[in-house]
Amino acid sequence: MAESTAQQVMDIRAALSHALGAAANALAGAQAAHEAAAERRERVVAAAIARRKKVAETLDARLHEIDDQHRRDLSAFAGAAAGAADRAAPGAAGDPWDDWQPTPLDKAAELRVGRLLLPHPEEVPALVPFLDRGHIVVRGDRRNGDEVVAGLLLRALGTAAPGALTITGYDPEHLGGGLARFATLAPAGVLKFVGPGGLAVLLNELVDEVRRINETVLAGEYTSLRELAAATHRRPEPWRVAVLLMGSGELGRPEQTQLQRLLRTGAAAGVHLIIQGLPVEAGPGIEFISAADGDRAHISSAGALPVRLDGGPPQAVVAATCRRIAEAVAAGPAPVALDSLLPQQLWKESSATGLTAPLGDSPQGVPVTVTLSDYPPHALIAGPSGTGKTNLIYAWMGALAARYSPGELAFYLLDFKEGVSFARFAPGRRDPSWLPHVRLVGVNVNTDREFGLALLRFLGEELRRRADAAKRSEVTNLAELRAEDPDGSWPRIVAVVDEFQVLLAGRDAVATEAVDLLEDLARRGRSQGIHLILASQDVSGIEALWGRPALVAQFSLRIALPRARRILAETNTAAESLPRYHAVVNADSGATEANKIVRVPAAGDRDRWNALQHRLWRSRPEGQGPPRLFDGDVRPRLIDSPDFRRLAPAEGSPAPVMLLGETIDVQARSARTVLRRAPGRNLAVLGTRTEEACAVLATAGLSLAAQFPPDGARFSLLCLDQDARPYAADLEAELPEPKGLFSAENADWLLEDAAAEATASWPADRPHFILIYAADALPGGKPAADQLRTILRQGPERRIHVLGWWRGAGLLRDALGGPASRTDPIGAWVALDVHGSELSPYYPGAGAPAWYPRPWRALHFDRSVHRGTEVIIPYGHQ
Ligand SMILES: Nc1ncnc2c1ncn2[C@@H]1O[C@H](COP(=O)(O)OP(=O)(O)OP(=O)(O)O)[C@@H](O)[C@H]1O
Repeated sequence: MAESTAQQVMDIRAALSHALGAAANALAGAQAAHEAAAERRERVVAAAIARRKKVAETLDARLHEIDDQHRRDLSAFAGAAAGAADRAAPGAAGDPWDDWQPTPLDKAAELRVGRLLLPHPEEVPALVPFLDRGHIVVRGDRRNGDEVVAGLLLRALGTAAPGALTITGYDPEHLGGGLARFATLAPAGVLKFVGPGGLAVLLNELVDEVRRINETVLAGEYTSLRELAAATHRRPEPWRVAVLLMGSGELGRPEQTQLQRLLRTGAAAGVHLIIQGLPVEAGPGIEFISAADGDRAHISSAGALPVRLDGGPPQAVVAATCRRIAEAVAAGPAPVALDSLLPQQLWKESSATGLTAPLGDSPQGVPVTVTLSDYPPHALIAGPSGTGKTNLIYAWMGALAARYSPGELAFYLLDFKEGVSFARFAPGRRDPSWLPHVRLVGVNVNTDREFGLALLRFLGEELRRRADAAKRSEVTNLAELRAEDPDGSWPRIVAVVDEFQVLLAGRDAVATEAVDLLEDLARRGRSQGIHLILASQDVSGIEALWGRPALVAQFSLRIALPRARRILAETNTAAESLPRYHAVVNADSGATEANKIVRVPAAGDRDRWNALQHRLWRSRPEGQGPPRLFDGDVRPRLIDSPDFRRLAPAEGSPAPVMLLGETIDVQARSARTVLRRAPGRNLAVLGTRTEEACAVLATAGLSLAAQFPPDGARFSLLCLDQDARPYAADLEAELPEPKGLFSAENADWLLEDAAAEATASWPADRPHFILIYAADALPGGKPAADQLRTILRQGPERRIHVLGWWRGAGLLRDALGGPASRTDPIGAWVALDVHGSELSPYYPGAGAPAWYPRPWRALHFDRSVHRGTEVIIPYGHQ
């Protein structure tokens, strides 16, 4: 048992030890597993941490990337928006106030009111469309709103040319106070205020304007002024901005209706509203600005983006701009160029039925043409001095001359004003060109009214020539005559007489004859293509005209410049309110319904005119010579006289022709007296003016000498006046032999010889011309006087002619034998400063010639050929 017990104990011990060993093994295994698990866990945790870090880093990097992209996009977007805004609102439309000035633009721009508040530093302006686009409604508090309105108005004014935008203000609450800073514009008519009760009238007026513009300006051709301006590059109507600053209250129903019409249709016609304080429903073309301080303002076109509004414009900038605009408007529009009147191609028109040319543009931008034809045949132009009458004539002439060739149109021009305005059409010292259509230019003729008469007589003769030709061809007017005689030269004639009242002034013979001639020309010229254009500063004072209603009625084309009186019908006051450089053209004798307003281009500018004249001159037909220029201020020269140049020694012994001076005539012509072998063929020059008397004698002597071969005539000069001596000596030097210069000392030789010759019985072998200077100072008492009388009476039949200068009409009478003596030894005379009444003894028939002496003019009469006297101009320096 013991053994077994021990055995048992041993067994148990062995079992226990075995179990212990197994347990220890199990523990060790478990511990190892634990450690492995812990290690694994650590690895997993580390990996997780590393991964999270990586993810966070990746996220960060991506976020950065997105941020950067976002920033870049935003910057590009803001930059583009700012660039677009600059383009949409250039210059005065968008510049900040501290650097602002007016910059008129070619087309309407959007206007800056502030800046958009973007989460980006780039500044993007907040713009609102206005001119040519729509209307603006300003909401919010009045103070901020006023600044917005002022800013908008100044920008709109600054982007338009002066006068191209007008403002009407309605501000019943503050009686215009809201617009007071623009008040300087009011006197120039750029700003108008409407009183508290005037809203309905204002809205009606604006609606009427829109209707008128639609009907007459857009006229179905364009849908808006913007479109018209883009197509034609002209803007015939201003923008009309109405600012309605309402305090409170509602509009009445009719006003509401008109307002809605304007909101719908105004912008196309350039009528735009800025409304403050009036509820307006949203609609197309209406921009709403919610005015508020800081970042709380909005504009409807920017959606929910907040806007920071600019402050109002500085008062100094407003004042300076308004002053500039007012001055520019008061000074009138910039001139239109003459080129606008010229056709594409020169000289393409036929004048067979009339002459049509534009004079300028109407306020609607349409060319206004005028026609001279059978009806209306003649034109009257009136305008006070400086209103552009001469300029209008130039413009008209330029437009005509470019359309009709010199074969179709001829001008005769006469200017009674002091000055040389028409001289530019003739060759001058600096410019050798001339206007090829011009056949005659008369300048400085204000004291030579006879020149006006001469022109009218000339035209009268041309009228007769045309009427005769028409009769021969059995036709009645120019168009038919031209058809019958296609190779003939039948240009339409346009005679322009500026300041024509000078010709008709007074009640003298010149005026009477001029009116008679005018009446005939006006009545019959219409069908023969002779047209008269008479211009005057003031036609109302021309008695001669208004006393002849039949004459005036022929001038059915009337052109009135600003403030012209009486030229239109009595109730037609259109000329009173004309702006500068505009004219009323009326082809129906001034009846109001026929008024057409025209803005006349500047044609006075010499350079512009010359460009046209040179073009026409270079194209002139071969052989088309320069016009005759008559300048009353210039002394003609004998060597320029065609009559003098034609003189030459003749075969046989025809009666010599004595030239005396230039006649006042359409053609350059010399006054002449023929020294036939007949009683009375002597010349007396009468008056005290030494230089002029000597000039007449010199002309007589030189012209006579030109007709004889050497030794063909004898010239004796007897000078009895100290002052005349140099003139006599000069003439003597130029005369051919045989000749002699005598003085008081040897006068008796000459007189004795000549008296003997005059009474001799043998035939005279050659003429003897005795020129006596101051014949009234003849020495030698009665015997000498008798000898002179003998020569005067009997000389001419024996070819001895006295050309004597007496210093008074009475002194000549004494030389002839006293008051009772006959005056017929003096068959021709030239009177200088001698009054008409003193000339009656030498003037056959009743009465005395009408003669009021004037410097360097003389009156010529030759009883053998003249019915009346003629005014002549002594030739100046030979
Ligand atoms: N349409 C125009 N555009 C620009 N300037 C003009 C125009 N018409 C006239 N002028 C200018 O006005 C001034 C006066 O014009 P113009 O000489 O034609 O007037 P007028 O009525 O003939 O005056 P006057 O009888 O005193 O000569 C000139 O300097 C001329 O250049």
